[in-house]
Amino acid sequence: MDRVLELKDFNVTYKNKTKKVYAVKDINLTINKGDSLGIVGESGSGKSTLAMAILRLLPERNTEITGSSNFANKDLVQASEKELKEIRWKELSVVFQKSMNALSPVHRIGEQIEDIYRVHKPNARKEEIFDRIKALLRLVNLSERVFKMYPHELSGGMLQRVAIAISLIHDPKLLIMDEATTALDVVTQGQILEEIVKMEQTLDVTRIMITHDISVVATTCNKIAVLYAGELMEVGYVKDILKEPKHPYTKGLLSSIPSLSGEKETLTGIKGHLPDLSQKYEGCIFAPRCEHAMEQCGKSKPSETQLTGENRVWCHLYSQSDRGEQLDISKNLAEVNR
Ligand SMILES: Nc1ncnc2c1ncn2[C@@H]1O[C@H](COP(=O)(O)OP(=O)(O)OP(=O)(O)O)[C@@H](O)[C@H]1O
Repeated sequence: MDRVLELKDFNVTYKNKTKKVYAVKDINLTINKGDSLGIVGESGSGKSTLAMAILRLLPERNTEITGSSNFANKDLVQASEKELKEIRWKELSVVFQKSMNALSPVHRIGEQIEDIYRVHKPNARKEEIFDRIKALLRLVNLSERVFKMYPHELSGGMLQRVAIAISLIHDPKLLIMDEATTALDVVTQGQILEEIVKMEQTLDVTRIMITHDISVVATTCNKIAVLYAGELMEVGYVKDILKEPKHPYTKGLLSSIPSLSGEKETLTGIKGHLPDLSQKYEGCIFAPRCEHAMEQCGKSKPSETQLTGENRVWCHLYSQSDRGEQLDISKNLAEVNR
């Protein structure tokens, strides 16, 4: 399987005057060609930090990134600014929630897209650029007329489509969407998501989708990574994890959203708050909020447990004790599935 991105022991720490914030910790994650990976977790769990750190868009002055992030035969953590410039847009591109605001209000949409095209292809002919832009606008379901329009003449949904079209201009290998459709109304969001999925079938794009909305992951992703307080809790196929989540945190997240089938059920949610990320913790980071926490959960970090296929979970309920004691896993599982 072709690996597009491989994160190894990836950590991101914010360093302020008075303290450090350990926002992303020990992430080991592989994204294969053609994957669409949804990264979910409650607010403050480190989703955007992870995306920004992969893209190396965090200010170096007050952030520290360790580990490696291999993309296109390069470790992005070590890459120079020049190397990063060559990769951004062309091989690795991003759409943020507010990407549409980056468009200049005084230039026509077409001129702006043309300028971005020329960053990597300075000698491109006018017709080549026009053909490319037309194809991209079609892809995100916008009329060619948009080419001649100014940003203020378009709705928010149309502008965000332009931002998505721009992100695809050089056929990137990897597209990161950070809450890219969150601010749009439900109908527009649904349309854009549908177009993205269709577009991926046409182009060879691998996608990371950062969202707090699990229904977006359910409809547009094949894999899911559940992040809590900067740490991975569970990773695997959407079809398995949404049907049968393993980690108590994933179960809690899923029970916080209404059922799509419309059946009545009590929304339980997860009691408590995210921990203070300026502290380091010995045990499982989720233990203080976990209904199933056992003695060792407060003492040691769970190591990765490989479940079926590519599904993995970080939870003592599924692992053997780090001290070598064999836990009675079947008892634990019966308890967590109760
Ligand atoms: N510049 C910064 N300095 C210090 N701490 C920061 C900084 N930016 C973010 N954080 C902290 O890092 C943690 C992760 O934040 P991040 O924005 O990545 O979470 P998120 O999951 O994307 O949240 P949301 O869904 O609300 O966007 C939070 O505890 C946040 O307070």
